[in-house]
Amino acid sequence: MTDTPRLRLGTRQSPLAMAQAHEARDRLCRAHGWDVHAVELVPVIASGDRIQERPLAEIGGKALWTKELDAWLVEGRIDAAVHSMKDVETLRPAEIAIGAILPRADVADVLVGAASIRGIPQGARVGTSAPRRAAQMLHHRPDCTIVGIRGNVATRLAKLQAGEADVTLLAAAGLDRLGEHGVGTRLDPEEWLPAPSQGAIGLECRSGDARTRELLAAIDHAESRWRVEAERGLLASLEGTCHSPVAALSWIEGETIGLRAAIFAEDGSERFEGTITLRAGDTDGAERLAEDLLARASTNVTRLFGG
Ligand SMILES: NCc1[nH]cc(CCC(=O)O)c1CC(=O)O
Repeated sequence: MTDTPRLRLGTRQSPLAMAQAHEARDRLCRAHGWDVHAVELVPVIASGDRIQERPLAEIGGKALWTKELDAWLVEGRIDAAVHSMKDVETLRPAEIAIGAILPRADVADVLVGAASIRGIPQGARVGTSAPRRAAQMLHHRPDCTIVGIRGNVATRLAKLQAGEADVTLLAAAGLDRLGEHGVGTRLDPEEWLPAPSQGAIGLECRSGDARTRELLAAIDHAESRWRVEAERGLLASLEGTCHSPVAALSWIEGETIGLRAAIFAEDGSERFEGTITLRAGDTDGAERLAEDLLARASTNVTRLFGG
């Protein structure tokens, strides 16, 4: 056996990112009959992890999660990069392609600190830096106050413990991957729509790297990919940024995909929702839903979209 890895897989270094990288590595090794050393995990520090004090939307958005890994990929220092698809911008460099979407985990959000949305104490401080979670909470609970909390999952739970907020919202997928089962209350995704691509892990590679594309294709999960592509198509058509409160849920129905989405005013005072059925692989359909939502929304909401 040679010690030369067959694939160098770049990842962020947070505990959640590392758990996702391990899952990707395990799936690659299983699919190709490799020994664990065949995939070398290459931790790369992302600016998003370095700058923790300010909200992501203020300091440069989702690109802060990907730009270092993108550079390493394009420079050939890694063969593939693993990402939470929720954190990956819809507009990607032409040199980079999504090689695989892993079978999707639970898409739901989890409420920590109260048993239900209604059960949150009057006037509670809700710790979140996500515009979607903030707007959604204010829509249901206008009495609450939003306080920004950032950091990785453990940091956010610690900040809650320390009393920086009364309740917080986290992705079930992230908690599950960290082995934090039984934390908080899972919110039914049909009632509390999650973020587009929540719970989906993607592996990117160089568009022109046929060998890696083939290796990644072996772990691509078609149904998860269709759903993620539909949700990303919607986000792209909305021209949403990290300031735009967008929620989406998709499901497979035989040969078609159902896609439901909602857009909000920042303060939750308005909410516009729509549903569409798409043929699998039809990315234009998401655009029709986006146009329909924007056509019905007030300028208070549409001003948050359009780049
Ligand atoms: N923005 C951070 C982030 N990006 C992806 C996840 C969770 C994992 C996933 O959605 O796959 C999280 C943490 C959270 O929202 O609680």
